[in-house]
Amino acid sequence: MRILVAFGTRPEIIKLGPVCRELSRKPGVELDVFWTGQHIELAAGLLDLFEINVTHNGTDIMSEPGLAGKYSLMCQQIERLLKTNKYDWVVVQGDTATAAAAATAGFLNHVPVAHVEAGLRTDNMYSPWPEEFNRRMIALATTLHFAPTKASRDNLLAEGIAPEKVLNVGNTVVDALLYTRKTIGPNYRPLDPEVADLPNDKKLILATLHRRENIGEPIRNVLRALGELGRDGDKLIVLPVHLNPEVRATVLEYLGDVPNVRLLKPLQYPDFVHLLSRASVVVSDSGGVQEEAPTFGLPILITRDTTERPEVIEAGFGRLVGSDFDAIVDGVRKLTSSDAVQLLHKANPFGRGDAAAQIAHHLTASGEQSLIAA
Ligand SMILES: CC(=O)N[C@@H]1[C@@H](OP(=O)(O)OP(=O)(O)OC[C@H]2O[C@@H](n3ccc(=O)[nH]c3=O)[C@H](O)[C@@H]2O)O[C@H](CO)[C@@H](O)[C@@H]1O
Repeated sequence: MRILVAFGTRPEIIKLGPVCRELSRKPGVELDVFWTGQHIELAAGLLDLFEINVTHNGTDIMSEPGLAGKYSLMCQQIERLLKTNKYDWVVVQGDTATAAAAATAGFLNHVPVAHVEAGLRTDNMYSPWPEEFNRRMIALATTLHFAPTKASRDNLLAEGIAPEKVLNVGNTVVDALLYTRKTIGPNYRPLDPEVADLPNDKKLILATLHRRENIGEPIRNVLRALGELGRDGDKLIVLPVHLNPEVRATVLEYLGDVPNVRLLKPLQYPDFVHLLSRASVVVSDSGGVQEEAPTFGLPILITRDTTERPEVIEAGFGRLVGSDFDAIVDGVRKLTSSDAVQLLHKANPFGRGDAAAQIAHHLTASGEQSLIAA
């Protein structure tokens, strides 16, 4: 059996890393991996961490200016692979251009598509744009939908997809996190010296901010709130700053000179996992981080007005705070009011960490082949 996995961005590599590991250990599976080369700086170390062997690199994709041009280059390059080799599955994750292009190429070449983290919806085609469009388009091209939660499975069933094609397996981000925590071990020495040198006598508030819709006034309000918390004295605000130049400039303007705030370069994933395991509270607009916080029992203030991951709120880990200064400042102060870190002992809505094993099992189980004809 031959399987092609396609990815582009850092979060895709993190979420497909465990799937690649499981597939490459299955006897009789030949695994090919196509990478667009996106997020090269952010992907550093991830391929090694998950022992992913990229067999096919995309060419000239990132230098193509338009989004439609990028889609078309990716479609062409993936189609070439599909015509050269006989694949049993094309595996994609999430809602990126890479995932949409690979799913389209698979569908048009009659190669069944498996979609990891299927069924997330905001029901607003323009928010997030173009991800909501990509999610829906990928669903149309997909044979086997790996939903991370019951709610995402329900979204797909409501769109008329046959129940036997939608499997709720949990989110592979949990597998990635648990695997990485185990790999780095309790005595981990961070790769980034600035992380290694962080003082450990304060309550650590880990923040990330990068979403397009927050750029401008919303991000300024969030940064003002983080600055206010930095002045409390008992907290250490740690913010790995995204590479987006607009985000960087605004962060430096508001937090460049605030006590107890450490601005770091984007962290390699093991360093980020290390900080998550030390944190008291997370403040973030990231999708992946919303799923990671519950895995470590951490409360998270979500600096967005909406989330396509409502489970994090329903399970009692997360709260939407938008860019509301008071909600962020009061929220963090309340969550850090006691001396010890207050971890939440609730069930993780994103699964147990066996999603990748389940996905590999279903992709290689002969029974699933009957779905392809259906
Ligand atoms: C619209 C939407 O919902 N879009 C999502 C968004 O994904 P996201 O919001 O999860 O993206 P990020 O926040 O960039 O990544 C998070 C991961 O990165 C790790 N991390 C973080 C900081 C750091 O310094 N070092 C790290 O290693 C961290 O542990 C975590 O696992 O974009 C993707 C396509 O780009 C989409 O597919 C995805 O739906």
